[in-house]
Amino acid sequence: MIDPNLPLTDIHRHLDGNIRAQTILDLGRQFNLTLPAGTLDTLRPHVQVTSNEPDLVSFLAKLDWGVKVLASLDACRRVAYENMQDAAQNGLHYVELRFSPGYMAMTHNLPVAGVVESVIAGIREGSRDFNVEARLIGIMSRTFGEAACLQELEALLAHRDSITALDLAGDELGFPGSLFLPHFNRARDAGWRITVHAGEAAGPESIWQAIRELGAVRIGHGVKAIEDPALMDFLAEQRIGIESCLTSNIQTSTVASLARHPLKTFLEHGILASINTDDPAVQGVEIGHEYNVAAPAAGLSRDQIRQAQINGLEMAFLSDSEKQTLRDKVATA
Ligand SMILES: O=c1[nH]cnc2c1ncn2[C@@H]1O[C@H](CO)[C@@H](O)[C@H]1O
Ligand SMILES: [Zn+2]
Repeated sequence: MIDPNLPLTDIHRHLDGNIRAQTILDLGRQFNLTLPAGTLDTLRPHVQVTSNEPDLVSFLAKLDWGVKVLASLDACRRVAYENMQDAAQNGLHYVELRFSPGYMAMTHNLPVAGVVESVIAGIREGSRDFNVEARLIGIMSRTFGEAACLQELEALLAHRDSITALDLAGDELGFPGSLFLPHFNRARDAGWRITVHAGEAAGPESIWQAIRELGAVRIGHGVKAIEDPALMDFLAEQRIGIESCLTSNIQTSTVASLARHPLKTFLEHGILASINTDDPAVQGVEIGHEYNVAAPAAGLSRDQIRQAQINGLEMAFLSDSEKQTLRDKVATA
C-alpha cells in the first residue's frame, strides 16, 4: 500500500516515545538503575502498550521508563541516533522527529539546553550515517505546567537554528492551550512553524484555539474536528494539515475502533491529512503497519492511502525545492 515511487514520511514521531526496550535495558545497566524488569520480555509490558489504555494520560505513562534511563547527555545523543537508524530500517525517507527536552532532562537533572544540543548531534550523525532526511520539532510538555514549558522553550531557543517548529504535547485536558500564549508568541517571533497536539483528548474548540491563538499551521491528531463541520471546512480551505496517528488513537481510547476513525472522512472532505506513527516503540507499531494494516482497517481506499502519503510530504516543514529534491531522489532510486 506504500507507493515505493513516492517519498515515505513520518512527520508526527516522538523520538522520546521511540526509545528501544533494549536500549532501556542497556542504559539501566550502564547507570546502575533499578528497572521494573531485567529481560526484554519482562520489561516490555512496562514500556510498551500491550492492550488499549483507558485514556491519554495512562498511555503517556508508558513513555516514562524511556526517559528515566537518560542519565547522561550521551544517552540522549544515543537515543536520537538510534531513532535515525530505526527510521532508515523502516523505509522512511524523511522524518520530523519531535522531543521534549525538559521531559528527557527531568529524572537526572540534566541541563535542558544540553539535552537539546545532544539530540541535535545525534540526529545529525544519524541522518548522515543512515541517509535519511530529518527535521526537529521542539515539544513543550504541557503536563508540567507553564513554568516548566518556559524552561523548555528557552533551551530550544538557545539552538533555534537547528529546530524547525514548536509543539505542545501531554495532558491536553488538564492544561489547555490558553495557558501557553506567551510561549507561542515567542516561538513565532523566532521564525518557527507551529504544530499543536489538539482535538485528541479535548474537543474541537481546542483545535480552533491552537489555530487562532497559538498560530498552529498543522494539528497533531485533530480527531475531534469530526464533531465540527465548520472546522472541517476551515481546515480544508486553509490547508491546515492533520497529522493522523491511527493506532495511537485506538491505544489512547480517543477513538473506539479503526473502523470509526475520522481520517477517511477528513480525506473525503479535502483536508490535508497524513499517516504517522506517534510513539512507535511504546506502541509496538511502525509506519509500515500504519499504511498496510491500520489504514485499510480505517476504511481508506488505495487511492486515499496514496493521497495521505502525498500529503505527508506536502505538509512537511520543508521548502518547495527541498520537497522536490526528495521526490527526485526517490523516483530515481
Ligand atoms: O499521543 C500523544 N498525545 C499527547 N502527548 C503525547 C503523545 N505522545 C507523546 N506525548 C508527549 O510528548 C512528550 C514527549 O515527546 C511528552 O510530554 C509526552 O507525554
Ligand atoms: Zn504525538
